[in-house]
Amino acid sequence: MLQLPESSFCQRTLASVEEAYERCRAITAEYSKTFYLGTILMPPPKRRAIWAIYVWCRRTDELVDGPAASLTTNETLDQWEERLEKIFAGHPDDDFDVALVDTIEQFSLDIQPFRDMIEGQRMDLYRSRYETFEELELYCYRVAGTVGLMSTAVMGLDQRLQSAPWDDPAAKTPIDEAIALGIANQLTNILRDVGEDARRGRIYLPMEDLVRFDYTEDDLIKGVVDERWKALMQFQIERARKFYTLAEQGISALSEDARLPVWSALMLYSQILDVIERNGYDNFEQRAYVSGRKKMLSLPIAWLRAKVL
Ligand SMILES: CC(C)=CCC/C(C)=C/CC/C(C)=C/CC/C(C)=C/[C@@H]1[C@@H](COP(=O)(O)OP(=O)(O)O)[C@]1(C)CC/C=C(\C)CC/C=C(\C)CCC=C(C)C
Ligand SMILES: Nc1ncnc2c1ncn2[C@@H]1O[C@H](COP(=O)(O)OP(=O)(O)OP(=O)(O)O)[C@@H](O)[C@H]1O
Ligand SMILES: [Mn+2]
Repeated sequence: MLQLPESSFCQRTLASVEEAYERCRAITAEYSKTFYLGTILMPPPKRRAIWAIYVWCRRTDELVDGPAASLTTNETLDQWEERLEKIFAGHPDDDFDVALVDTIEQFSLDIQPFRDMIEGQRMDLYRSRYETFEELELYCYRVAGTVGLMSTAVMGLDQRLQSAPWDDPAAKTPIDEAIALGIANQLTNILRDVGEDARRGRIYLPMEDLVRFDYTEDDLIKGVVDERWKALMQFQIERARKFYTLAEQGISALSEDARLPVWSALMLYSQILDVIERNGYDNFEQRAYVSGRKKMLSLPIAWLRAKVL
């Protein structure tokens, strides 16, 4: 499903909008338990819009990270960007695009975060090291902070913040907080997958941090878990948690029906950090994983937070 479309000479009938959303739902359910659960807690029009966005993001990510990634070049991403422009002009190329075209119309989405995500994936093509956290933060904004912006446009704002006609919705939008949740998730993802990524020659941990904790690239590739590594991991986990804390402060500005979904996704994803700690920071041998039962147990707490915070 995730490859580029067939040649545009081959004209086929596209799915109906309903069918297109159903296909996006199925992909989201198959690929991400956490985000799918979040969307199930949303009202149907928002839920299906997030599925359409999810599929576009997943396909963009697969271009540089999936099984056919070795075939992806800068030109492939240029073509993907041209196709994005077509989608925003209302011209879908395949069934998944049909859903996104509808979502863009229904929620007046802005194209810029989508372009920025492609730029982020481009970084993965030519970069495999980050010197400073500032550089890594830009990468995280592009591949994940952008998802926060796209999702916020769908979820909408609390009506109480729009009490007067002259109130400017843009001024009240929790932009930094939405980006912060994307960055927090991405940092978590980087820590969870650190061993797997290093084996593929990719190091997302900033080089300046490795130096600071006297841990080397070679140690990372060998998967050395010692006091230096534990201290380095504690530092990274603290940093990710600061982004979660900032994000939490923006949730009450979201529309009421979006707060439980976002609290749930935030709590479930951030628990990966707790699991890394519990695993004694051995993210090389043990995959930090939150069980389905644990996910369910978090829901009442997420519900309470959505109500009172
Ligand atoms: C519940 C909800 C609203 C979810 C949004 C769902 C959505 C559209 C997700 C798209 C995710 C995606 C495929 C992004 C492509 C780039 C990428 C892979 C980023 C990483 C995701 C990792 O997910 P996963 O664990 O499945 O990774 P693996 O491939 O399995 O390794 C990311 C970690 C980024 C995800 C970022 C977000 C979901 C943004 C969250 C922010 C908000 C919903 C904004 C909330 C608003 C405020 C004010 C706090
Ligand atoms: N059907 C699938 N085909 C190919 N890859 C998949 C499929 N489903 C999941 N994956 C990938 O397999 C890996 C393992 O998934 P993971 O352990 O992250 O669970 P998950 O279902 O994504 O749950 P969560 O949302 O909590 O991360 C991920 O990199 C994911 O992108
Ligand atoms: Mn996953």
